[in-house]
Amino acid sequence: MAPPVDILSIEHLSMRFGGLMAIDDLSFTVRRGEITALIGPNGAGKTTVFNCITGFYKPTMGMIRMTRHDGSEHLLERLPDFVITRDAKVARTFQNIRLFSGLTVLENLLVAQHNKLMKASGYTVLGLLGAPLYKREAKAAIEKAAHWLERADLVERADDPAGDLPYGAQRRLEIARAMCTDPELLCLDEPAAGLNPRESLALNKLLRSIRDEGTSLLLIEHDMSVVMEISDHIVVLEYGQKISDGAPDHVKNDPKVIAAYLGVDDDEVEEAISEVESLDGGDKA
Ligand SMILES: Nc1ncnc2c1ncn2[C@@H]1O[C@H](COP(=O)(O)OP(=O)(O)OP(=O)(O)O)[C@@H](O)[C@H]1O
Repeated sequence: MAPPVDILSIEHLSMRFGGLMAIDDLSFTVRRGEITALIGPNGAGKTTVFNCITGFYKPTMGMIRMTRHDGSEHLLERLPDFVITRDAKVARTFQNIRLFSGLTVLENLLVAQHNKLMKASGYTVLGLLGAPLYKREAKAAIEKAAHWLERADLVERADDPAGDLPYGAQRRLEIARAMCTDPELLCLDEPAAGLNPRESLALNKLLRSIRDEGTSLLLIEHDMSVVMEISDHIVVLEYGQKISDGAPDHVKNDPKVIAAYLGVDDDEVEEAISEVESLDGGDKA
């Protein structure tokens, strides 16, 4: 039987911080095998949605249902973060890179698999030293790390401290590290931030290949060239509410989205666009 179409379903999600409603009755779905982008102006609530999905925040209201490939359902709003990674198979990266900067690139990829290795050891020293299961898992962990070193184009930097890598390579390492946990859904918070155009292209290629091999992606991104290039589906937030949802071409031409990004009311969109166009023309002249 084919796996369910929706991998993540967010229903009536709200998150309140004191007097501020950061997320206000938000519903959307992420389809399996697609790249979904969550976009919107600064402060729209994108990272808060990620923090609710990955267990960093407990939402004030609403439901976040992850449906795995085997049909099992996990209500993420009820689970602690480590269970969300381990059992629901959701992994994430952060807006500000969070690597173990003193460990080597390879060590970062092995640490990501620590839980699985400890389980294989039976949590005993004897298990670590002698058990065939542990040896098998340790070999598999090294093979997986080697695979992701290659995929993220980091083989030559494997023995260097992660903190010594250029920024773009650190971003790829974060993604490789998340992939070492075998996620079915990978959530990326601004993966293209701070990348140069060449690094952005390499990132697009990596993300598309991850999608094509069966991992679904949800990404927050401000770089519209990345969003429009690789997304199958875009959800737009403004002040914690969804203002548009659909294919890139639909969202790109939606007056509500244009108004949100230009910071004007819906009925002032045309006027604002012609002003921007006349400024562009002025620049070129
Ligand atoms: N822990 C918190 N306590 C209080 N307010 C918060 C907290 N986290 C987020 N907020 C507020 O919630 C709103 C949404 O923030 P959030 O970081 O989710 O927006 P965003 O769309 O990710 O913005 P950006 O694009 O700038 O990263 C903002 O007004 C922010 O100040």
